Amino acid sequence: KLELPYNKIRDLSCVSHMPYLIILDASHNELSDFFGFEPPKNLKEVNFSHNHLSVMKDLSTYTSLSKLNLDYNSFSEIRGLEKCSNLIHLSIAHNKISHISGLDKLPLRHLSLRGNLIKKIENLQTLWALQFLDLSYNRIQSLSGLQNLHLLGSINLESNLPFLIVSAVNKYDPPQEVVAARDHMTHVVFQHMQPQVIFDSTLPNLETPYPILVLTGPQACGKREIAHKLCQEFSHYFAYGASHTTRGPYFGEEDCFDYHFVLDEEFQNMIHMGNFVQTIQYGGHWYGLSREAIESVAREGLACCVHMELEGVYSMKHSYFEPRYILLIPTRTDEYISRMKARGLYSKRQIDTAVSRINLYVRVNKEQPGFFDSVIPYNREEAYSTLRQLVQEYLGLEEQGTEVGDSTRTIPDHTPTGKSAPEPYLTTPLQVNRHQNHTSPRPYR
Ligand SMILES: Nc1ncnc2c1ncn2[C@@H]1O[C@H](COP(=O)(O)OP(=O)(O)OP(=O)(O)O)[C@@H](O)[C@H]1O
Repeated sequence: KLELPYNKIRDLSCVSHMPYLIILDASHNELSDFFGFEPPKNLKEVNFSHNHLSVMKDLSTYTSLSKLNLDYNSFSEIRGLEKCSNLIHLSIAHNKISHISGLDKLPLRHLSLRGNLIKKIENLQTLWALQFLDLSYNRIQSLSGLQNLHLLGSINLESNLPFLIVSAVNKYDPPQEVVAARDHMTHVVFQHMQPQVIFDSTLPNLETPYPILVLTGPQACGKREIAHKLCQEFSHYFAYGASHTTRGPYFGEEDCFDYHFVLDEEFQNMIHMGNFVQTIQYGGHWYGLSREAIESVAREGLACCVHMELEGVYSMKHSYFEPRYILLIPTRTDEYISRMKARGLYSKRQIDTAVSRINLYVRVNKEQPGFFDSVIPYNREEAYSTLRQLVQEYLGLEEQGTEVGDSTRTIPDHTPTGKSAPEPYLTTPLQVNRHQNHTSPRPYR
């Protein structure tokens, strides 16, 4: 080992007489000749930082070299390293490098190009072993070029251009709108790869989209219970659209009634078969509303009632469905927490997450008026009756004096077996009402 830092050395030819040298520290000197000596056979580590070096030369005879520090010199190009088949640590920070090149297929694990003039991430795809990459203090504007670096665990992009910060956020911590747009795009693409059919929910008139009621709000705020209750009471108008999920059933939950409980593999297959309208990941599990869940309700001539988290709403809003969105929002956090605790299903972390999401819903409602068609403060006694009232008004039941839940009430039979009418929905009160009101404000508001 030879340590010569902080001198005024300009000539290192003496190293030619040290064939067994393994480590050389010649940092903070006045060297301008790059490796100006005969190569010691086993030279592994070299530190030439803080010198006056400007041109890299062929290092093919330095095959043992594993660590090379060239920080604070004047290099403008990386070259001569092609044969350094043991080089795992390379630092060329604070030089004048404008292009990343000359690193093909090196076994580098650590690469620092901090403080150079680099504008583009390029030629890194063959660095299969790369784990740490420092590209801070450059002029990079895009994140493309980082593909295929499967082992990369740490990347520093500090102090590049502001655009990069935006795209980094979009890539690694994307806003909900971006996630939803991506989700929607995925399902549209996979769906288009399937044979195209006319769906039962496709109505002949563009003015009358298929009616869907979406109950949204934070987990366990009561929306599922309310959705079931509504479908039971208004069974002539609504049926429950069960989502698919990869989480296991809780005690008392029924497959196909509460959810379609599936394994992760099946869920992924369904995505690739274009089966979903929207999907989200929540609490480490996948949830998705399948096209078939909607169609099976549509075939009955009924409107579909579903529940979902905010991310699902964002995604649904990209689809061509035009649901009514009702937000159920807990008003008393203490009660909400107690209810979650009483269920005995959730960890403290899950409860904290759910509670923290209340504000998310409140904020969206405040910042985007009209995002939800209606907001119902959730309180166990009153929430259902408020929703019931809204639905009745919407269906025009009060005006018509129709008895809700009266199973003897005559409605057109649109089931596949009941052949009475070729155009489902158009004559159900739900549809008539929407049809009549399509130019006026939505009745839920
Ligand atoms: N297809 C979907 N898209 C988006 N969110 C969904 C979907 N299906 C279910 N969710 C939502 O995912 C969250 C977690 O659902 P899960 O059924 O596991 O929770 P839960 O503890 O039973 O609470 P909840 O009573 O609200 O259903 C709930 O807020 C639920 O509404």
